[in-house]
Amino acid sequence: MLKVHIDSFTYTTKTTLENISFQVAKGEYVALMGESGSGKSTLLKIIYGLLHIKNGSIFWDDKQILGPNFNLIPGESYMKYLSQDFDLMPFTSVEENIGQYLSVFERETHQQRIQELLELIQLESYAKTKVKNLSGGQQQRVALARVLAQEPEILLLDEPFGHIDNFKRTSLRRNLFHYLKEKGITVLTASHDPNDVLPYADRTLILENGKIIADEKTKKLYKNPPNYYTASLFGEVNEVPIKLLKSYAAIDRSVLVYPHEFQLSKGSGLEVTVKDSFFKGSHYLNEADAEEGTILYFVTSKKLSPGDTVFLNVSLGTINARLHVEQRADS
Ligand SMILES: Nc1ncnc2c1ncn2[C@@H]1O[C@H](COP(=O)(O)OP(=O)(O)OP(=O)(O)O)[C@@H](O)[C@H]1O
Repeated sequence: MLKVHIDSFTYTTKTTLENISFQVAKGEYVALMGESGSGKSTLLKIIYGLLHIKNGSIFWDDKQILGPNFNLIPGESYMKYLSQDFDLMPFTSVEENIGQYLSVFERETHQQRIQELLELIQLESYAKTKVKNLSGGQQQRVALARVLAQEPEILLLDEPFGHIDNFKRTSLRRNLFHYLKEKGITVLTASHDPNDVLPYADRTLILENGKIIADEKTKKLYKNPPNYYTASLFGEVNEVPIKLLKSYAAIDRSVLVYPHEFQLSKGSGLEVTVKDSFFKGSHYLNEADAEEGTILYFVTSKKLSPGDTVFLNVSLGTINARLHVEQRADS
C-alpha cells in the first residue's frame, strides 16, 4: 500500500500542496485530476522522491521514500515515474531503449518481452528505428514501454497520453490499463482527460489549489460531484437554480446537471431559447438562454436552430441526489 501524508510543500514562498493525505491499495488505479497548476505533477514528484518534504512522509508498505536529501539518485527500484518529458536514448533503436531496462537475469526471454511491449505501444514496425527519428507521440510510447520493462510494483504517470493523437490514444489507453490491471501494478495517474479516468480509475482524487477536495470511487464522484469545479473536470456541466426547474420549490440553491441529464418536453418544464447547436459526432450540444440570464447546455440527437424554443426537465431523483451531496460538502 502507498501511504501519502504531506502537511505542506512550498517551492519558494507560496504553499503548493497542503494537508494531503491518502492511501492507494496494491493493484488499485487512482486518478489525480485538477486544473493546470493545482499541484498534480508536484505531488507525483514528491511521491517518487524528486522533491524533499520537510513536513510529511511517503511509505510504500513499510519502506519510507526518503527523497533527494537522502538519495543521490532519486527513485526506488519498485516504483517508476513517467514524467511529461521522456528521458530516452535518442541515438539507439526503439528495441534497444526498451531492452536496456529488462532484467539481465532473464536474457532468454528478452526478445519475447520486447515484442510484448512493442505490441502494447503499437510500435512493432519501428523496433529498429532510432528514437531521434520518431515523432513526439511515438517517443512518449517508447518512454511508457521503458518504464513497464522495469516491472514496477507502482507506476506514477503524468499525462501519459499528452503527446499522442486521438487515432492511437483510444486503443493504447485500453491496452495499457488492461495490462496494468492484469499485472496487478498499482497506478497513480495525473490527467486532464476524463477518458483516462472514467472508464478505468477505481478511485479519483480532485486537487484544487494544492488541496484534495474530493476522494471517491470514480463512478460515485462523477454521478454526485461535490461541487462545480469537480464536475467540470469531467466535461460540460450546468449549475441550475432549483427554482427555475421546480417553480414551487422554496429552496434558493442550484444543482449541478450534466447536459445529457436534461429531458426534453414539448410543453412543460423550463423554457429555453436555443442560441447555438454544436455537432459532437454522436449528438448535438445545444447552448440556450433561460430566465435570469442563465445559459444552459443540453444534448439532442438532431440539430436545433437559433431561436427554437424547448422545455427542459430534470428528474427529482437527480435533483435530490445532488442536493444531498452538496449539503454534505458544505457541512
Ligand atoms: N520548480 C518549480 N519552482 C517553483 N514553482 C513551481 C515549480 N514547479 C511548479 N511550480 C508551481 O507549483 C504549482 C503547481 O504546479 P504543478 O506542475 O504541480 O501543477 P499541475 O497540476 O501538474 O499542472 P499541469 O496540469 O499544468 O501540469 C504551480 O503554481 C506552478 O507554477
